[in-house]
Parts: sequence; C-alpha cells; structure tokens
Amino acid sequence: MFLEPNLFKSTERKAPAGWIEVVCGSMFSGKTEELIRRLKRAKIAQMRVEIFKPVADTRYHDEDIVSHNQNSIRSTPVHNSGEILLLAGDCDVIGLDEVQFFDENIVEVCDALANQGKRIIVAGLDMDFKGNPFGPMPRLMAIAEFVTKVHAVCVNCGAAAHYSYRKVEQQQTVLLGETESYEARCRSCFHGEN
Ligand SMILES: Nc1ncnc2c1ncn2[C@@H]1O[C@H](COP(=O)(O)OP(=O)(O)O)[C@@H](O)[C@H]1O
Ligand SMILES: Cc1cn([C@H]2C[C@H](O)[C@@H](COP(=O)(O)O)O2)c(=O)[nH]c1=O
Ligand SMILES: [Zn+2]
Repeated sequence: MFLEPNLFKSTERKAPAGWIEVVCGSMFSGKTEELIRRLKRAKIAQMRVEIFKPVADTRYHDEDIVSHNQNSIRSTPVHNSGEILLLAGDCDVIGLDEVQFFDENIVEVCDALANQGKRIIVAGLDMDFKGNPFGPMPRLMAIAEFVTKVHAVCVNCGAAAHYSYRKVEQQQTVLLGETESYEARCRSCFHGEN
C-alpha cells in the first residue's frame, strides 16, 4: 500500500517539495479506487486538493470521478491540459483520472505543477486494448517519482491481469465502456494461449 512520502521541510530547502505519483494498470485494476483513497487521505490531512478529469470521460457522471465500485469524489471536467494550469491555483495536491485521454502536453503541465511544489497524483491506463502504450502515459511514468502498477483479476483464469481485452469489434483507440466492451486478462489469456 502506497504511503505518502514524509518529505521533511528542512530549513535549508529553498524550492518547495513537489512530486508526481502515477497509478497505472488495466481496466478494473483499482486505479480509480487508489486515486480516490490517496485524495481523501490528503483532504483528511487538511491539504488543499483540486481534482480534474477529461470531459471525454462521461461514462458514469459528468463531474464526479466514479470507480467500478461506485466510490466517487467530486472533480472538475476540463477540455485540455492547459485548463488545469489555469485552475490549479495555490492548491497543495492535484488529482487527475483517466489521464490517458489527455493531450500530450499533460506531461509538461504535471512537470510544471510539481516544480511549483505541488503533489500530483495521476491515474490512467498504461496500455490500450491492443497492448500498446496509451497516449501520454509512458512519458508521465518516465518523469514521475513514484509509479504504482495495480492489477485486476483475469476473468479467464484468475491470474493477475494487466491487459484490457476488448470484447467488441470496434477498432478505434478511444471507446468508452465497461464490462459490456472490456474484460481484464492476464498475458496468456490476452494472447489467446489459455
Ligand atoms: N476482473 C476484475 N478484477 C479486479 N477487480 C474487478 C474486476 N472486475 C471488476 N472489478 C471491480 O473493480 C474494482 C476496481 O474499480 P476501479 O478502481 O474503478 O478500477 P479501474 O479504475 O482500474 O478501472 C475492484 O475493486 C472490483 O470491485
Ligand atoms: C482499453 C481501452 C479502454 N478505453 C476506455 C474504456 C473506459 O471508458 C476507459 C478506462 O476506464 P477505467 O477507469 O480504466 O476502467 O477507457 C478506451 O477508450 N480505449 C482502450 O483501448
Ligand atoms: Zn488468464
């Protein structure tokens, strides 16, 4: 279980201590649950928290971030990464869900906000339905201080799953959906070996 780093605010420190945390994995792996857990802990710790999600993610709710377990937290939908810079203000912690749907500039935005001393927590799919890196995720994982890969349970064999298998014919990369369109699979079952 990820425990927030306890960065001592040493008197010698000139720059504020900011950092980036990435939570990644397949669909149904617990990314949103973990994001919500970390953000609720930050609020308990009296931190000023701002939460954003891409307007593209209207699967469950126009504003709230909602997990497959129906756990939720209020967020602000944004059209692009630039809006986050404009809306971040002087908060301490920023949370982003479905970060695979953001434009590539989200990497520079997260980097700039961390350099301002903010704690940046992002959750997103590391791979698309074909098993390819998804959008800005690889570059975000590269620059982050902390990367947590969470796993689902393979619906075929019960092993740890880190692929999102698409059950329907559509071939476009972006296709919002849930269990009607996707299921979690392990490496063997994703490649049809089981
Ligand atoms: N195949 C699966 N493996 C693990 N959890 C699953 C699976 N299918 C549904 N779930 C449920 O999904 C929850 C995770 O939801 P969520 O955090 O929204 O996942 P993600 O954001 O990674 O898609 C789990 O706690 C569990 O209740
Ligand atoms: C694999 C894959 C997924 N999507 C969509 C499907 C869902 O709406 C989200 C992921 O949701 P979750 O919080 O991880 O459950 O992304 C997609 O558009 N393309 C894909 O390849
Ligand atoms: Zn399997």
